Amino acid sequence: MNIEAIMKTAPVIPVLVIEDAATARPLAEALVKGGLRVLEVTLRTGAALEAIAEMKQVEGAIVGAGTVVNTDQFEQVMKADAEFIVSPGLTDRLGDAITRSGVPYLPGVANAGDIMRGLDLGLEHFKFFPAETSGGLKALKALAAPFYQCKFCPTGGISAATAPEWLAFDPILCVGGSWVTPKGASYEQVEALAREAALLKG
Ligand SMILES: O=C(O)C(=O)C[C@H](O)[C@H](O)COP(=O)(O)O
Repeated sequence: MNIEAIMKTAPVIPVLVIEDAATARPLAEALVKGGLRVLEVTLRTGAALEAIAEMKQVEGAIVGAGTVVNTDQFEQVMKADAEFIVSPGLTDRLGDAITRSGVPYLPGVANAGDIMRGLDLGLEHFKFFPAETSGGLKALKALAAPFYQCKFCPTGGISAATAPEWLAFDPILCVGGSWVTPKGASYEQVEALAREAALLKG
């Protein structure tokens, strides 16, 4: 699957912070059951690599690694068989390593220079991060005009209430967010939130 196909799988990519790997599989099952198959596991916890491996056991799940900020982390998530990589930003060094590997990659951009660095690497699909505080939809609309060939997944500060506005803008293929897995939510609640998110349209 290439990054565009992954982005088009569902309107929302849940951004997951997994503290306990034992919760990874039932959480992934709830999200997939609700209709969200693309899952971004952030490398912000010690359990993240094990969580990726656990979630990959769930049928239908497409499991990627998020918060990958250097090549050491990239090597680690490749060993865990992550199916795609997300970064909050983009460096030439990391971008070069990931694009040479051929793994689907969604690096973060927040301005024209970031996007141009991505284009230099042959990339046209970007996470717009942090979306709300980087000027929101208005800023992305302005950026997307000169970079008409690019597609985006805004992430950061987006909610069920604001997602439809973002999704209505054509270059946006999906949005990312943590609202589908609020702290303390039961798997049933997560499944219900995922079901709602999976039906979002622009
Ligand atoms: O860890 C990363 O690399 C990130 O991507 C950060 C996340 O995208 C945001 O923390 C999610 O944003 P919220 O939906 O506002 O919680």
